[in-house]
Amino acid sequence: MRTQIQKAPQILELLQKKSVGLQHCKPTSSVCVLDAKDAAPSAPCGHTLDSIPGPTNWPVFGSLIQLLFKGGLKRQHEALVDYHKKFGKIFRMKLGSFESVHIGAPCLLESLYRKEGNYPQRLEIKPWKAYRDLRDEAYGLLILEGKDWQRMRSAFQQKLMKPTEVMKLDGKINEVLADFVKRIEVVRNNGKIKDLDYELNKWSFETICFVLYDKRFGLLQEHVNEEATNFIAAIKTMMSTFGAMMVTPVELHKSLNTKTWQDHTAAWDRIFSTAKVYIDKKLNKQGSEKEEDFLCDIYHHSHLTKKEMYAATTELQIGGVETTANSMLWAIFNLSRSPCAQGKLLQEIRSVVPAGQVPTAEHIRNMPYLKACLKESMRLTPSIPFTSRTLDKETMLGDYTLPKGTVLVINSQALGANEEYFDNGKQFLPERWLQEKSSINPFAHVPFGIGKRMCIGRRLAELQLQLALCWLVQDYEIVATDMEPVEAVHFGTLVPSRELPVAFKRRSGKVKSSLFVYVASSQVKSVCLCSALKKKKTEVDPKFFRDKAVITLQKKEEHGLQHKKAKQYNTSKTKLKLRGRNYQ
Ligand code: HEM
Repeated sequence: MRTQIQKAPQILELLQKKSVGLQHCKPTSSVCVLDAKDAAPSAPCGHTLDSIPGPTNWPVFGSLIQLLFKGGLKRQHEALVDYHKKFGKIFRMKLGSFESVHIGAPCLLESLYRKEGNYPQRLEIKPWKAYRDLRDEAYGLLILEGKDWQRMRSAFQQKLMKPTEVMKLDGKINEVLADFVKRIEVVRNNGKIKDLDYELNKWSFETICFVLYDKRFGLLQEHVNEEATNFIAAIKTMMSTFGAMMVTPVELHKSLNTKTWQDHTAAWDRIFSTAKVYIDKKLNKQGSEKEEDFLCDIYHHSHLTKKEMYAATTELQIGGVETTANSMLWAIFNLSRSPCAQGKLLQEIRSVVPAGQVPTAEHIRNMPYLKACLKESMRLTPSIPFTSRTLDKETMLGDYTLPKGTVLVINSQALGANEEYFDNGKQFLPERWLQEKSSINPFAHVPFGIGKRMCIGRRLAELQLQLALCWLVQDYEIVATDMEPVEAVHFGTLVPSRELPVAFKRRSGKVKSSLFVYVASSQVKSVCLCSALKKKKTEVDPKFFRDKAVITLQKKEEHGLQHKKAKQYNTSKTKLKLRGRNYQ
């Protein structure tokens, strides 16, 4: 589901559905001192926008031609890192008529963060807005502004940003992961997985849909159903068509009824119509049922209309797929090139997660090395290299006074790659995050953005990635199949320039974990399992057990599996056929 957008950076930021936990940061410095090359030589305490240094600004094209010479939009992240090296912590650039100011220093980010108003804005995604206006649909978090944005943000904030709430989602995340590792076994060929990127996108899509709609789309099955494929295809089309309408006026596309506009609207139509079916199913629940559901809970505790719920949910889904899949892809790559870190990670997993058990959110709390590995991976190879802000008032940043309306590009990739903030910055060193007296400035690591408008899916994404890494590293040694460089190219997210040179070698001496018993549905409160699982009878509350085959007891009605019958399962011996598949 890779986005095919190779347009101007502004587009990219729009896609930047992503950001961090700096909402409660204490000031790390009160003054932002820019070094010599950071200030324009003639700027007496700088000030105006015009005095900010930057690449050659040709009439009409601005720096577009220069950027094309540097490898084009696919390589723009590298060009921007170069410009930061050349011009310093702040520079100004024009692409055509679009002007932006790029900031790549923790002190400037901190200053921005402290001065941010109540309703920070990112760059507008006009094509999305045009569609919603056309069909009289609402805006979601990615495009809303002002008080309406804050109202919607508050409605989702608790469920998605409160750690204890997110921890409750580990059951669903693990259920999908159980299918994902099974899928890996099916598609693994000599340890290699063809199109790992696609497999990971299916995994993250399946997870976010399960969390939001409480529905399994079956994307990790051998035969994916048509509804799911169409849904994914529609999202892909929507993402690949809006870029063009960011660099040329959407109004023009609309009035000429261009193919791009037609495809874009048709894709949104399908996305909305599919999502609405599932959202309606949830929101129309009655009685006590509705309290136990993610969307119902938000709907009934907020003043959001159904229309707003449709828009918000759809945008959450769009924001959560590629970003997470891609971060996982890079984490796999970084671990494959760092056997030492992978060894330490395995050690930590084995010491925290008892043999034969599935990792849970509770386990993750005691896994600092795992968290450090992910942080380090997102520093070195972020999924979203930059995000944006449109200043809603005149703002002083460093030595410069920037007028209202200035578009800022916050470059998290340039920060992560800067040796000034990260020693041996090119190396994958999770240990740097674990030092007692860490000198890392929190504003130097912003893969999820900053402040009030940071990524709302951050905690969910982190838990998904942490659990996924546990599952994978427990079962497999991730090995590099060659040591040639793998470059990152920009297609909305940063993706590897070639198929990742990694292979998954099954670890030996481990309990074969083909049996995974999962009970999480509200309809199956508990099941007694006569167990090879352990001794006599084991009460299975919404928890996990792992032995030698896989059963997914999501809804007993769905599988025709009665409570009584389940009681008799000796999971290590019984051949089980559920969802039409054989296990064991
Ligand atoms: C590793 C995975 C992810 C990364 C790297 C990421 C990154 C980002 C970034 C950089 C922003 C912009 C923040 C800013 O402007 O300060 C953002 C915003 C957003 N992200 Fe994520 N994201 C990830 C996962 C998710 C997930 C799983 C969801 C959905 C549950 C999600 C939903 C959103 C939404 C709705 C916004 C807009 C928030 C707002 O404007 O209030 N993201 N994300």
